[in-house]
Amino acid sequence: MTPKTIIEKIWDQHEVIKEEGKPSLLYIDLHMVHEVTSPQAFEGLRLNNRKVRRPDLTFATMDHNVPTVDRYNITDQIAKTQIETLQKNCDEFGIDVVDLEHPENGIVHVIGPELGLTQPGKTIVCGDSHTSTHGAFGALAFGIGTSEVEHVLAAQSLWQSKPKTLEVNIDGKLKPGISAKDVILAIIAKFGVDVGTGSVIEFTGEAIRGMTMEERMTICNMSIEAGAKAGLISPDQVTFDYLEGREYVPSGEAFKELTQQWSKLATDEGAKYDRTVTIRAEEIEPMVTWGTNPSQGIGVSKLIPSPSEAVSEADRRGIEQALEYMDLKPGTPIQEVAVQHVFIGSCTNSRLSDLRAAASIINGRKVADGVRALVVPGSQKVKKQAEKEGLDQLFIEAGFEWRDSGCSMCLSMNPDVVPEGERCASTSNRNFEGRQGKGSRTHLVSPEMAAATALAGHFVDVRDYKKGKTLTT
Ligand SMILES: CC(C)[C@H](C(=O)O)[C@@H](O)C(=O)O
Ligand code: SF4
Repeated sequence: MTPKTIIEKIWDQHEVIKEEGKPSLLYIDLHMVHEVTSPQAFEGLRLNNRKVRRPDLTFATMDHNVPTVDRYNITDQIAKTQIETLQKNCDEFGIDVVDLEHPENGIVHVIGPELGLTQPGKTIVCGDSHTSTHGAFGALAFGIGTSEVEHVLAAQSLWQSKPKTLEVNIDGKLKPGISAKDVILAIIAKFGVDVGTGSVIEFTGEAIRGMTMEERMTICNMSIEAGAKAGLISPDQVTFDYLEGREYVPSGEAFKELTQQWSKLATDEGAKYDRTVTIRAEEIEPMVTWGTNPSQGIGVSKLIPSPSEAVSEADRRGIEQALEYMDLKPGTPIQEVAVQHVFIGSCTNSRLSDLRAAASIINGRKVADGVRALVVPGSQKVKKQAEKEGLDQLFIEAGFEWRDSGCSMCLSMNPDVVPEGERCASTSNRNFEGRQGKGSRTHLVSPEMAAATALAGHFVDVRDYKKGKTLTT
């Protein structure tokens, strides 16, 4: 048999209708739904007098609009309507929803894995671009638009053109103090925001194999920022250990059988990708973005780039515009840039290990004067577990604000907004203009870097910080 990639295996297993040169009809195993991209889809069903085909494979949560303080008191009218509409739609169409009161409520891409809904080999869709997160488990998971949400609700399937395959190989071992977030930011900085266009990425290499599931989720989460349709990682024992015992994962013999099937999904030795790119793990240092797209990032030891370093005219204009919006001067060491806000949260970096990593940096220190630092767990379960471990106390004593879960300042659809002209070190995945509020300036970093930046008041190399070097604030 010809060796196959995991991408081709999952694709082949889910093709319901296939015609040469045309999109195929793909069966969808799991459809996740949130309040922002679903209202028109349900409305479409009502207008056409249709039902949800598989309510049992459809799972809803409320996350984007949720306030992280006083969460039941939603003052924004659009937010309130979207939350109430999702509740009504789920009641009417018989879909499970983890509402605001539910102990399992949280960001869609955090709770899918946490509850074990996300499993190897599944096709998973959601009206949300960061659905790629679920690929960490060896699932083919991608974001869809609202009209496709309606299609999946009605037919549990989707028309899709077969994607190309792109291997992103992280070769060798990471240096100490380097996080998964640094790896994905370095990949996007090196290969650009469109390296993945038209492709599904498989992340491979020793560095990936050495990562926990939570780290792998951080990597796959940002595949979309590299332009890819989806990103995934072949499942292994780390994947199975993470899943065992989770609420929606079968137990006992059934679990053993599943793991045998899942093992067969991994990319075969000798399988061919359409393209392979490689980054050396030792090259990667803690990363900070300076610009307005996720590829405009540099190692923390570096200087803000100059338009004169551009590789093309378009690139030069891009650098100039980004520097202007971000109010930065070429040649400035990134470590001299001061921030007024720090956000530790989002579906990229709000899981328990992220909060632990951030808390481990505090070491008795306090958030710098003039900095407002928010910690927003990805789910209410993460929040509860963190509180059990006393992480909330560590954060609060250091001057961080400890909040309820939700998307929060990742895109500021709730009251957590960065004011115009102010700067935020953020563990989220997008640094677009206005992303965290009109005129806000976002710098993407890891949770460790975000915590160290909150304490210092400006970007620092977290590796020095851990060593207890004296820092000038
Ligand atoms: C609101 C939603 C459509 C959007 C997405 O698709 O990604 C959001 O989650 C984001 O991160 O920008
Ligand atoms: S946390 Fe941010 S990136 Fe993730 S789903 Fe919410 S808004 Fe989108």
